[in-house]
Amino acid sequence: MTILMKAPAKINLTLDVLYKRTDGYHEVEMVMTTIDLADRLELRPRDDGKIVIETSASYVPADEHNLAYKAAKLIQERFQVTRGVTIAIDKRIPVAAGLGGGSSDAAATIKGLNQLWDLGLSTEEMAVLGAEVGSDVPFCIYGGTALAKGRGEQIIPLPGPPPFWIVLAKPPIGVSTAHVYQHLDLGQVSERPKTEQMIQALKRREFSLIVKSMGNVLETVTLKSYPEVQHLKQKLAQFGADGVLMSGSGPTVFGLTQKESRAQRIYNGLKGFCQDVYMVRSAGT
Ligand SMILES: C[C@](O)(CO)[C@H](O)COP(=O)(O)OP(=O)(O)OC[C@H]1O[C@@H](n2ccc(N)nc2=O)[C@H](O)[C@@H]1O
Ligand SMILES: Nc1ncnc2c1ncn2[C@@H]1O[C@H](COP(=O)(O)OP(=O)(O)OP(=O)(O)O)[C@@H](O)[C@H]1O
Repeated sequence: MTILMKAPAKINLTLDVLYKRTDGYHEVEMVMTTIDLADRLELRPRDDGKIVIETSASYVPADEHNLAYKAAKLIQERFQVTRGVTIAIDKRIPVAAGLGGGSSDAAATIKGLNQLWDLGLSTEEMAVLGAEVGSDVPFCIYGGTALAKGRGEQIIPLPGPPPFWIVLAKPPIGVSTAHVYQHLDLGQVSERPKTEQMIQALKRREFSLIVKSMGNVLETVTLKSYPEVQHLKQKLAQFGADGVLMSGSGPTVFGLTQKESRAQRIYNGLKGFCQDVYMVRSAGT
């Protein structure tokens, strides 16, 4: 039996950091939603007990550093599974971009192996396992739209937003999440995202209020280190995006609009300034 899984990217509609914890992580409050840009995973059973990663992208590790490998290894050990698996990853989500690509591959691996190895795990149990691989993995297990708290692993599902288009632009740099959190100075943060207002906006399915509630405190670090990220934000706004924000720790920025024709105009405009531009639909319902 071969299992095919879709591993979608996420964007942060809000990302607030409350304080730095004694364990080195930051206590966060963030609203994330799934978008229609996804890696494809094929999970093929092996009799030799090995975990083998095959990937189309040369810049993604094909060894034990791959988050999909880590997820499979964790499950093998935790449930004393003697069977192996080949995980073929067709990489479509930009890497080290703030879109949770590696986390989503790990989540898809956990869900796929739950089927392949007949583990009978619930969504909650898979999310708890996922948190051992990375803070964003539990959200990717649930998918949809959710509020994430703690270090990101506590998931409270939310109603999905009304449909909209997203234009993503990724400058040609990779940003380390650890580096961004390390350099965050909460004293420098003057504007916080309106998390509670975002939750209300989602409950009321009010696009204009969603746009007004967006915010990401990690922009204070990434925009300072990489002026090109700020430049792309300005371009997205200039070409007509209603809401513009950096996702996660960056460097990908995105613009939202409900009109397909406007999304196309923003996409075409951005293409002149940036090689990596995507136009996708929201998928967080
Ligand atoms: C930026 C976001 O992607 C937003 O969704 C997440 O907060 C980061 O999630 P992630 O990449 O899954 O993060 P992890 O792999 O768990 O952690 C990477 C590094 O980021 C820092 N980190 C991460 C999450 C968090 N709440 N506080 C942190 O300080 C830690 O230094 C950690 O060593
Ligand atoms: N399956 C994978 N796909 C992509 N990157 C992976 C994977 N496994 C491990 N990595 C490594 O993880 C690092 C971060 O990649 P990823 O694309 O997950 O970042 P990200 O989108 O910024 O994540 P997040 O938004 O969760 O911080 C990369 O440098 C890459 O080498």
